[in-house]
Amino acid sequence: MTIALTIQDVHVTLGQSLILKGVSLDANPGEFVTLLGASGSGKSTLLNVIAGLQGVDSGHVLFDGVNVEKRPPRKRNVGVVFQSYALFPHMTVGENVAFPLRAARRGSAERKKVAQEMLDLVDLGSMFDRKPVSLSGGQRQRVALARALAANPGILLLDEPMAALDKQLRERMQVEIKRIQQQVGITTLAVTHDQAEAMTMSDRVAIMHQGRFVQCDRPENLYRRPVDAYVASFLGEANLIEAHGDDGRSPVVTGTAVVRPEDLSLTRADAPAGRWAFEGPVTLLSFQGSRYRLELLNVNGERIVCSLGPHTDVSGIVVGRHVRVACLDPSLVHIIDHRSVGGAVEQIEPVA
Ligand SMILES: Nc1ncnc2c1ncn2[C@@H]1O[C@H](COP(=O)(O)OP(=O)(O)OP(=O)(O)O)[C@@H](O)[C@H]1O
Repeated sequence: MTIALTIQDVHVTLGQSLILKGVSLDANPGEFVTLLGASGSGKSTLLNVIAGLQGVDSGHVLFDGVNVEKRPPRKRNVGVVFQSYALFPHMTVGENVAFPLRAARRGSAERKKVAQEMLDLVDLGSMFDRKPVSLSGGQRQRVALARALAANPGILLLDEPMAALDKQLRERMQVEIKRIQQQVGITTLAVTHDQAEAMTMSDRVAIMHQGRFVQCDRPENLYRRPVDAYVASFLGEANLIEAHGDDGRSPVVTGTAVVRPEDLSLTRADAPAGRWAFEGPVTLLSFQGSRYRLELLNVNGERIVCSLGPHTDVSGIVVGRHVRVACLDPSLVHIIDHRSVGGAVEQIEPVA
C-alpha cells in the first residue's frame, strides 16, 4: 500500500516561535521527497506533523485526499526510521522486526513470516536469530528499516537515518535504501543535512529555510536552475557572479550569475574566451583524486572556483601565476533574477 501525501499551508508554533510558516507539498504515491536545510529550518517538525506527533496551528495534512489531523500516530499507518535505530537489545533481530505486527495483533506464524520477508528484503535474511548488539551499524540501520516496513505502512518517514554512519557506509546505504524504496514503491519523506544524500536518493528535494520551502524540484533542476543564491550555494558549489546587461526592454538589468565550478575550463590567454571568462592569479591548486580544484582571484576580487578533469594539463600552474578560465557554453550559466531578466544569458555579462 502506498499513498499520496498532501500538505496544505501548514503553520506550527513551538514555544513563542513560528517554526513552520506555511508549508505545502504534494507527494505522489511512491515518490521519494527529501527535506534539505540547515539545522533549525523545521525539517523534523514537519516530519512530526506528518507522523501525528506534532499538531498544527493551521493548515492540513491529507493521506490520499483524506484529512488525518485528528488521527493519533498509531492510526496513521506511518513507518518511521530515526537516526538512533532504537532497536530493543533484549529481542532478536526477527523479534524486533515483528514488533509492530504484535501491536497490530497479528498471529505468531504470520509475524514470523512477515519478519523473515522484511529481513530478506534488506538482505539480512540469515540474521533472524541474532541480537542487535552483534550487528554492525549499517546492519542495525537496515533492521530498523525492515521494522518500519513490516506493518505495510502507506508512507515511510526517514529522519536522518544515516547521520550516525561513517561516510563510506552512508554512501552504500543511500543506494541500498533507494533500491528497497523503489522495490516496495512506498511514498517516502526523508530529512537530511547532506546534499549529496538528498540528490542521490530523491525524486524531488525541498530546500527548507527558516520554516519555508524555498524551492522544491527535481535534483537536476535545483542544481541547474536555483531560484536564489541560497539554493545555489546549498546544493553543490557555485560561483555567484554579479552580472548586468540589457534585456532589450529595460536599459540595465542586474542579476547574479551561477557558474558551476565544473563548467569552467582552462583557456589560453590568447584564445577568444567569450563573456564568461575569469582571469587572475591562482590561489590554490589541489588534486582531489577524480578532479583538480583550482581557485583564482578574479580581477574584481571575486574568488573563482574551478573543478577540472583529472586529465587536465596543469603542468606549470603554480600559486601566483595568472591563468584564465572560462565557461565556453553560455547555456550552462544560470542567471538568478534580481529584476526580470528571466535567464537571458546572451544579453547579460559579468560586472567588470
Ligand atoms: N518544543 C520546542 N519549543 C520551542 N522551540 C522548539 C521546540 N522544538 C523545536 N524548536 C525549535 O524549532 C526549530 C526547528 O526545529 P526542527 O527540529 O524542526 O529543525 P530541523 O530543521 O529538523 O533541525 P535539525 O537539522 O537540527 O534537526 C529550531 O529552531 C528548534 O530550536
